[in-house]
Amino acid sequence: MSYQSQPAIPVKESRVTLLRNPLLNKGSAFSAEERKAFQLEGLVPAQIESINIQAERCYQQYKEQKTDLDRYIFLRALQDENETLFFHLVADHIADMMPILYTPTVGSACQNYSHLFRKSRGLFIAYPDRDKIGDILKQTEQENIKIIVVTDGERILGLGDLGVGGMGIPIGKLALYTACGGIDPATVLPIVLDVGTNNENLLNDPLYMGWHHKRITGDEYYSFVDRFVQAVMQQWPDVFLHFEDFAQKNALPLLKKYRDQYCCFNDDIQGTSAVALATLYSACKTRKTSIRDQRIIFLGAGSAGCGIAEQIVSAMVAEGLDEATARGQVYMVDRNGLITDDMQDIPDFQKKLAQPLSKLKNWKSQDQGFFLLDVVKQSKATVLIGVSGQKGLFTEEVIKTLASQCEAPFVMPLSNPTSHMEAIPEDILKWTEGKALVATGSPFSPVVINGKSFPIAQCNNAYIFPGIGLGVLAAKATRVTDNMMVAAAYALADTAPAAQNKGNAILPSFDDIEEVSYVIALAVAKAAVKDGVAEQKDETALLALIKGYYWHPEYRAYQLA
Ligand SMILES: NC(=O)C1=CN([C@@H]2O[C@H](COP(=O)(O)OP(=O)(O)OC[C@H]3O[C@@H](n4cnc5c(N)ncnc54)[C@H](O)[C@@H]3O)[C@@H](O)[C@H]2O)C=CC1
Ligand SMILES: CC(=O)C(=O)O
Ligand SMILES: [Mg+2]
Repeated sequence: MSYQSQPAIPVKESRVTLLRNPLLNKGSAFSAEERKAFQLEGLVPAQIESINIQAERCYQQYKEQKTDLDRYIFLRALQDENETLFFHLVADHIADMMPILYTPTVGSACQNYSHLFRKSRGLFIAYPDRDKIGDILKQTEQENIKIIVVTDGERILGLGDLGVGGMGIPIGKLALYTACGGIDPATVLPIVLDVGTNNENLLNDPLYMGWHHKRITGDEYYSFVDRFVQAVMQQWPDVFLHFEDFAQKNALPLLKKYRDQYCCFNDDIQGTSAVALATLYSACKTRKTSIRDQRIIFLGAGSAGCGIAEQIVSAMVAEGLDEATARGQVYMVDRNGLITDDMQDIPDFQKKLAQPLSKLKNWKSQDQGFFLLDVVKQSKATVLIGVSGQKGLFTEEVIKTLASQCEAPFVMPLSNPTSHMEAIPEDILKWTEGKALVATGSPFSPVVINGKSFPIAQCNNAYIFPGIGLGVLAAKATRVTDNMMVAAAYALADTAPAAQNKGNAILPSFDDIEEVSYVIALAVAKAAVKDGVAEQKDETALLALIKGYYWHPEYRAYQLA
């Protein structure tokens, strides 16, 4: 059934009010009948256009933009003007536009948020308004909110504390929920919890738009977040609450506090660990080995690093290793070097990943503790994962040492944006003479060495959270369980060309993301049913729900409400 032949949607707005509503606006695509019924005559040019013609004009304008940031500003303005057209355009050019709407360009957009600001999108809940959170939630004109992405702006990508500038991230993530996971944009809401900022540049900037105050912390912070969560759940009890880019000290505690009470998820911990597991699994398959046979070094033992590490330990155990052996094959290197069991002041989530010092008696180090190069030299690692948010730490010496001890190392500099990566693919492939398999957090074109092209997988949670959201909402899951994450990971790996003997790419193309999201959503929904957090339904029924839930960016006919 074409979109125009679906039943007309009742709409109350008319005239400029209708044109100013980005969720309803069709601009020059309003039909003659609609122009009459909604009093739009004279407010739009005479020619009645199709969405394809409108999108073609927008694409021409997009191509005329000079910088990536200009392209971002252009796309965001279009989103604020006409969401259907925006998502139609994005759907036609998804692989091209992802690096603009998301990492790396969204990082610059967040850094410059208060300077680039044109129009508000989403909700800003500032600490001084803590007694009015319920009222602020009611400010949104959207009644039927199904997904909220919330940040407090303290750890935006690898860029640190950007205060309310972090709003770019919930906006970007939600754009991907729609573009890649078919979530109706009328049902999504980006939120920033403005608890101040410790970024002196922002505090001293008269144009900074957030609360000019140092971050509140401790009990005050947790009780503020709690007021927010309670107010959200009261307003929209079946919402899927997605936490994004919280600082390490808060990310896991908040997830632990809420994950068994509500349908919520931390993308940096859970989404990232699922996509990393998928990528590693797929890489191992192409190399005819298995995860249990890898020795893995992490640089950065934070939310993402420890989340991925725990997921990999579980995968190794599922592949037959005992837990102690699995943990012995995973090395976490943070600022103070390798995490070992004699370290007193490390957070709880790092403790289980500490290496027993007794096993390292024969290890040598240049300094106090074992740093990355020491660990690379002595662990016989096969995989190196960077989640430190620090540029250039995978030096030529580190990579060459890794490659000298291992036939085909797998190197994953996952930190975002590109300016904060541990190494760039071209260098890694050059230093390893094309032996390394490379996956990055931000997107890269294939690297050509001696005429041979090496595809670079983008190991980013963007592959997985849209499909997870789709599965959770379509199946009406009430919680996000670990099994749902593991199911999402293996489902993603199964969609890779390498898994289907259709090439050597270890992750699918974003051009195929709708199909990929169906596969992930189905796996998530089935796991939710199995875990008893969604109503019992068979696979056919779940797939029908998922496909029915998927929103496509096409205009529907309107009738006066
Ligand atoms: N590709 C993807 O899908 C994702 C990528 N990331 C990226 O991973 C990075 C880290 O994110 P989180 O783990 O959430 O942050 P985090 O702040 O929790 O962890 C970063 C860790 O790196 C450590 N670190 C800093 N400097 C270091 C150094 N010189 N040597 C060793 N360790 C050092 C910190 O002490 C901290 O423990 C960010 O750049 C983020 O953009 C995060 C989530 C998803
Ligand atoms: C991709 C992502 O979530 C991050 O870099 O924080
Ligand atoms: Mg993130």
